Amino acid sequence: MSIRLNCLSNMARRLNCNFSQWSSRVFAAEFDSRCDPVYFALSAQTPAADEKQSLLFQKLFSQGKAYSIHAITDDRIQRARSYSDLQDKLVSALPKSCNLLQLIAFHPNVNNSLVKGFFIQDALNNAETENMLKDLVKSEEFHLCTYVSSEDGTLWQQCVWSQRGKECTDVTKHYITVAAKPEYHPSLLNIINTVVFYSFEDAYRVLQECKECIPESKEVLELADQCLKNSTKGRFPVIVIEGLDATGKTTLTQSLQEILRGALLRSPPGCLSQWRARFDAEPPLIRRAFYALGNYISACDIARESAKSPVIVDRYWHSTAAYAIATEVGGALESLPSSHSEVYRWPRDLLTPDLVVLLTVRPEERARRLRARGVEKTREEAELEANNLFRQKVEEAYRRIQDPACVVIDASPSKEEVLSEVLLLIQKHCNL
Ligand SMILES: Nc1ncnc2c1ncn2[C@@H]1O[C@H](COP(=O)(O)OP(=O)(O)OP(=O)(O)O)[C@@H](O)[C@H]1O
Ligand SMILES: Nc1ccn([C@H]2C[C@H](O)[C@@H](COP(=O)(O)O)O2)c(=O)n1
Repeated sequence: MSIRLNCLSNMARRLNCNFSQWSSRVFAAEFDSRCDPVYFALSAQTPAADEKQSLLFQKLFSQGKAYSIHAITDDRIQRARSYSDLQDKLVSALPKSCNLLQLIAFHPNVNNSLVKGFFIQDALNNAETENMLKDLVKSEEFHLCTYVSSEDGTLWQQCVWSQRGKECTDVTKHYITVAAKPEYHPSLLNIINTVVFYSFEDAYRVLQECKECIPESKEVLELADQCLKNSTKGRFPVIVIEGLDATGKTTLTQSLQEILRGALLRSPPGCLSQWRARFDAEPPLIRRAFYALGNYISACDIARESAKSPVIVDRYWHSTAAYAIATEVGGALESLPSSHSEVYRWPRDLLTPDLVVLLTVRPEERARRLRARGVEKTREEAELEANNLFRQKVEEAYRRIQDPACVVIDASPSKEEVLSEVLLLIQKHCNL
């Protein structure tokens, strides 16, 4: 069974690329964040009517009508914010009969070629859905395509509305065909400088570009301006404690501060607290740049304090990178970039600690601690279940970050046992 698609030339023009570039993209529709997406491509040729093609057809277009929609603008800040707004609008306005999937378009192996959008399946072919989507396109920089069956009932074609309500006049038709699963998960194409930043300048630039739409950026930038870009560590050791929530970081860092008579710092630093919620509400590009700058601001404090005493730091670069990578990379644990990937490298201009300890806790023990902290049992269990894969991915990303790599310790035993194990590590690594 073959599937047909009309042209995407208007969208391609809008993206400053010609149609041949756009049509060589692969699309990935994500049905379940734990599984591989469904990959498809555009073709001028009738695809072979084989089993794979038939499965693709059933998955994407088995009944009703389908749509794809992308935010299109060359401005990366506006594109990221439009995508988030679009998601909110679709979630709240689409009829209940619709299924909303993430849809990404990319050139295999081409960095930064990824465009994020949505694929909407409307089993009931509801007129309301189409009207709502067309309205969105009228007012915003979105590009909308519909996928419908052709006259013989087996083919599907795509009609295109360009941005601001202009209907597409170019009716060149393209088939939808099965595309091979790429070697790497496509989200890896856009990680560097989109969700993980490897220099002060790269993170700083993002917030500079946000000054108009997020006025708070100016204040964060002023704080960043005050910090020395290449903070140099003092003669005392710097020990970072990392780990997922409720693994005992606060408990351990406080004990270490007392015993070592050191300074206790955290990233993001206290001076950014007032803006944290504001940036947490922004899309990953902006949120992650905020946390990245937070590390550089903390690094200034670390440099200053480590000239006077040992420094204990509650979260630092490992947290920023591990959470960003785990959130961005969809699919199973295996989708994470391989251990030797450059995404796990340390930023060249960020103060390097002497020791990074990663606290890990068995899931049952973590659940017990959350309960003791007063989290309602049913909510906590639901959260554990939903986030289990995410937590595994964050922890695995922590373990893969290099130079410095973290030393992993099992923090499930008692507070006293964990503390003495970490003190031994500090003696060994930091000559204390
Ligand atoms: N080794 C331990 N054994 C038993 N309970 C512990 C241990 N360490 C910490 N706890 C308890 O577990 C809970 C979570 O600890 P803590 O607040 O130190 O974790 P955290 O990693 O800082 O969490 P978050 O990142 O969510 O702030 C607290 O109630 C604390 O008393
Ligand atoms: N240096 C840091 C510290 C924190 N984050 C992000 C990662 C998580 O989304 C969240 C966890 O912080 P907590 O809730 O434990 O205060 O903050 C980061 O990216 N970099």
